[in-house]
Amino acid sequence: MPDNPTPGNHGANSYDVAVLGGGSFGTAMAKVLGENGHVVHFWMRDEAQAEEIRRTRINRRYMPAVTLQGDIQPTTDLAEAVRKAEIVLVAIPSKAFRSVIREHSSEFRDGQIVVSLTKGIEEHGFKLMSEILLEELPRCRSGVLSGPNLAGEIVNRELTATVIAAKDPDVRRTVQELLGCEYFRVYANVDIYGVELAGALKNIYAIVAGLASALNMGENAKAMLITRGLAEMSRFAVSLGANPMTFMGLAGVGDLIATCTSSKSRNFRVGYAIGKGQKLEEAVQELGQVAEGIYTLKLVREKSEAIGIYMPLVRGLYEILYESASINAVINSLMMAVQNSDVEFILPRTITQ
Ligand SMILES: NC(=O)C1=CN([C@@H]2O[C@H](COP(=O)(O)OP(=O)(O)OC[C@H]3O[C@@H](n4cnc5c(N)ncnc54)[C@H](O)[C@@H]3O)[C@@H](O)[C@H]2O)C=CC1
Ligand SMILES: O=C(CO)COP(=O)(O)O
Repeated sequence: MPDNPTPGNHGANSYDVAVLGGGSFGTAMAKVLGENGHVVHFWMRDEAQAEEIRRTRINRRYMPAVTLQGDIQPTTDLAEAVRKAEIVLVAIPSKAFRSVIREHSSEFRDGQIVVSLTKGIEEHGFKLMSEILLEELPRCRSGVLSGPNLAGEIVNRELTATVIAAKDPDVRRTVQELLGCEYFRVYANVDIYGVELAGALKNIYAIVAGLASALNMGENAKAMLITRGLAEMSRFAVSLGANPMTFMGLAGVGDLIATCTSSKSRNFRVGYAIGKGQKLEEAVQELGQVAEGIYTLKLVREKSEAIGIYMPLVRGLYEILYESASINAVINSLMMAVQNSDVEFILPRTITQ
């Protein structure tokens, strides 16, 4: 950070922070920031929601049992939130991420820190949120935050760790200082693309794990799915330039474990509902919150086929969700596929497709 950040310097460790997005994760991060003594300009679209939070300190729609502490200022004026902020955290679903940032791009200042919390991919052009930030806010300093961070646990101050990925060491340090506290730890990485892809891709495997759970699969099967999911997502990400070692970290295997083993994950819950026989549309409607994996699945399937990366779990899940394939037929075909390398960074896969 500059010696005298503008506007507003609240002493050694207190910043003005804008949190964009009034859903579960925006609320969770606003809560951590408020408790850490920062001033939070908490932006959401809906004035009734903002007014209710101002009055009750509760985001009833997304976190009904949680009271927000500290200087949290709900607002529907995004321009003002960004103008007042030294650092901006963006927790807007991937479908709306670019349009919200673009509409207000002139409000962001040169050098301002902007961090994406979003775990998704843009539909057109397969862009990640960090790429959107670079395109829309080229003069800001950007980063991405990703890791095993179930919002419902963070708001209960349950012990959690995450990863800030940024090229600029000052961005990494600032975010560690902003968010770190007795229940929340922030580790650093420079592999922005790997951290971000890991967060987006794991949503697909959380759906697979939910499905497996609905089918009462055993622990061996669950472990196989998680581990082969890891092999598949790292194969894909590395082919796009990510560092394979990132997948050994919190944003990779860490987030995969959290979401593939817990019904607190919305993606897991969508998979579970489908495994119990619900239609995708019904499952999503019932959820009432974003499950990025259902969109990411389509984009990754298309991209992996275009660049020739073998992703049998992606292909199988796509057939179940979007082509009405029988779950048993897909499982059978996965189990009967050619038996290949375990860790292909040690023993390369035998190419069979
Ligand atoms: N909830 C969690 O545990 C975590 C979520 N994330 C990521 O954070 C992102 C946001 O997810 P959640 O907050 O959980 O979703 P959510 O479904 O709880 O809330 C979504 C929020 O986005 C807002 N929104 C939707 N379209 C908008 C638009 N066009 N303009 C402005 N706001 C809009 C909604 O009004 C709502 O406030 C997702 O990419 C998710 O993967 C990341 C880590 C953990
Ligand atoms: O990314 C998450 C936890 O790390 C949240 O996962 P869901 O979006 O599936 O709830």
